[in-house]
Amino acid sequence: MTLSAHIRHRFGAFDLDVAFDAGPGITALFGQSGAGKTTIINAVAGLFAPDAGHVTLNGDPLFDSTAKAFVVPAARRFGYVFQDARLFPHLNVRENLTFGTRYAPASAKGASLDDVTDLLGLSALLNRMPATLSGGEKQRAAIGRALLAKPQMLLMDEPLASLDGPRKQEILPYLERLRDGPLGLPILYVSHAVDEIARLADTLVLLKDGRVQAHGPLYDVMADPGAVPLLGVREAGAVIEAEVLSHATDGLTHLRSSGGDLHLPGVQAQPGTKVRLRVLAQDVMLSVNKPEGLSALNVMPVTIQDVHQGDGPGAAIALRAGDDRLLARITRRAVAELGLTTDMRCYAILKATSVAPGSIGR
Ligand SMILES: Nc1ncnc2c1ncn2[C@@H]1O[C@H](COP(=O)(O)OP(=O)(O)OP(=O)(O)O)[C@@H](O)[C@H]1O
Repeated sequence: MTLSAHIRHRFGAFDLDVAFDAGPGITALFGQSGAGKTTIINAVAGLFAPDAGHVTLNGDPLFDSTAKAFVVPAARRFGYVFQDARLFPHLNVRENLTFGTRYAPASAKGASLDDVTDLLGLSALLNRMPATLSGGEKQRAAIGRALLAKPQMLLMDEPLASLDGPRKQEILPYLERLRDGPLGLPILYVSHAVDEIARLADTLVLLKDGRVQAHGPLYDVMADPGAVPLLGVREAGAVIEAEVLSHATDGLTHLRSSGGDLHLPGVQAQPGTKVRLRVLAQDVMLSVNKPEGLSALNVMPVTIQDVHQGDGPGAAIALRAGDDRLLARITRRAVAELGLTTDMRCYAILKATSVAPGSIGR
């Protein structure tokens, strides 16, 4: 199931012109406030007709300005999850969930009530009224209701934005299960939180002022030095994959990535599990010699792929570590003093505590 969109629309001074594809897994639309994320998701949902362009799902036109085609929202068969759960306040969780099934065509394949209850951990909540649920529980029920309409694709517009940090951490594993589970439902996911997209997205579309600035697999876009200004210098950082090997008694977990071994705190996953780690560019230091007598536990041999000098004092360095990529943000002065150039081999140093538990996902 692949969505293909080219959307052109003008709202006063705001001029949107974007084209992207969204295939299996989670495709995240990321951009600062006003970049056009909600306008895009609303155009895909059919909540308005853009000035020009097309939206197709598996080649079937949902909107085509040239052919004057416009499929009404209900017939597009998308599940929509908003920032606020919008549960029916007078119905309990079970009734809210089964309400979703009214929209499912009899012939459609998809999740059953039991599947959804299991996937989203809702069994203990089925008889509860929405007013008694936490924000995270409400969102899980709203996602369940959307799934029970057996949609062809889920559209999620900032589904975690109204939750506080702990509630957000609580719901992220459910979204990871939804992404990795048997339903195989493609998800278009709007967010302006880098930590969320780093954990969840398979494909990333970076937006600025109504234009696509970068579009590709998450691991590629996050490791691209050109993306640093779009993600923010404090938020930018590559995502790598590692396997949990063992947990030591001092609280550190031994992980193996293709670039080398890592020892990190706060990893709650069984040995053998593959996790994704977001390593902030500002937490990676570089050394031209193998460091010795250093307190940092995580040192990886790397090759410099690109030195991206910004306008200010900072530089973003793209690094290859085995099959993974890392990004380091250091000063231009350090680049000059160390003589860092493309293809040079050096060492990346990560503090053990530099990968926050919230940045460790499946
Ligand atoms: N119905 C509308 N009428 C006029 N202008 C609109 C309308 N909808 C959106 N806009 C404008 O389009 C621009 C993009 O808005 P949009 O909501 O798509 O951005 P966003 O990236 O989702 O932002 P946020 O993260 O703040 O929700 C903004 O300048 C907004 O004011």
